[in-house]
Amino acid sequence: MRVLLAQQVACEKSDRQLFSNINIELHSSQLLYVTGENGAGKTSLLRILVGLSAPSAGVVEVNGHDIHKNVHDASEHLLYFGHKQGISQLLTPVENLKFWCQQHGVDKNNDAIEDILAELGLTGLEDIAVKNLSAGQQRRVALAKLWLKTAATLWVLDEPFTALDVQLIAELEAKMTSFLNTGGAIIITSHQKLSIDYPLSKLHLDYSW
Ligand SMILES: Nc1ncnc2c1ncn2[C@@H]1O[C@H](COP(=O)(O)OP(=O)(O)OP(=O)(O)O)[C@@H](O)[C@H]1O
Repeated sequence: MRVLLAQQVACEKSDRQLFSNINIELHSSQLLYVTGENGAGKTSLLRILVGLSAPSAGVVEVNGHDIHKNVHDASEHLLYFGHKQGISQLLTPVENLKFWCQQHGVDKNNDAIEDILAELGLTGLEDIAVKNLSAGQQRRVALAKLWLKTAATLWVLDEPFTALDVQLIAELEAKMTSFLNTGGAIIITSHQKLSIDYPLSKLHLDYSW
């Protein structure tokens, strides 16, 4: 099944062309690794693919819907994990994830959320404001979304390994492999070499400024 189609996508920032003619066709169980040096446009591309930014040219379809015209339907089975963690510093991990589930139509109760937090090594920290957690622990809270949105067909992950310790990197890689093996598709950027044992295709963005 085709999960994402990007055709002739281009991006301009400050009147300069960052990239153009990007074409991507991604199907179930496929992994796309977007590479490029700092400033090459990886985050800009991913934000366009998930509908957070408009391209200067081109079209993006996710699960058969134009993401820039029908973001609701297109993003129903999409999970984007960006640089900004999307969690409130003032809320606890459980409150944060409960709120996120409500906003994203994910039906999970507090027990299920606590089970996932435990799986991510956050037992005992469920009811502490996120601002009091370490950087890596905060990242774990944000990553719990991957465990929660079980109906997702596409993960778009921007530098997901940042601030994670070795053990969680391994757990996330295992989670990615399992997602791919069960029909999920992933687009990922990472400055860290991917050590996931799964066939991947690469899209390299040249730094052209
Ligand atoms: N809103 C903006 N206005 C102007 N320029 C921008 C804007 N957002 C990004 N840029 C520029 O676009 C270029 C690409 O940025 P982007 O964040 O997409 O790069 P990246 O490949 O993800 O980099 P990194 O590896 O450092 O995360 C950079 O030179 C950046 O300064």
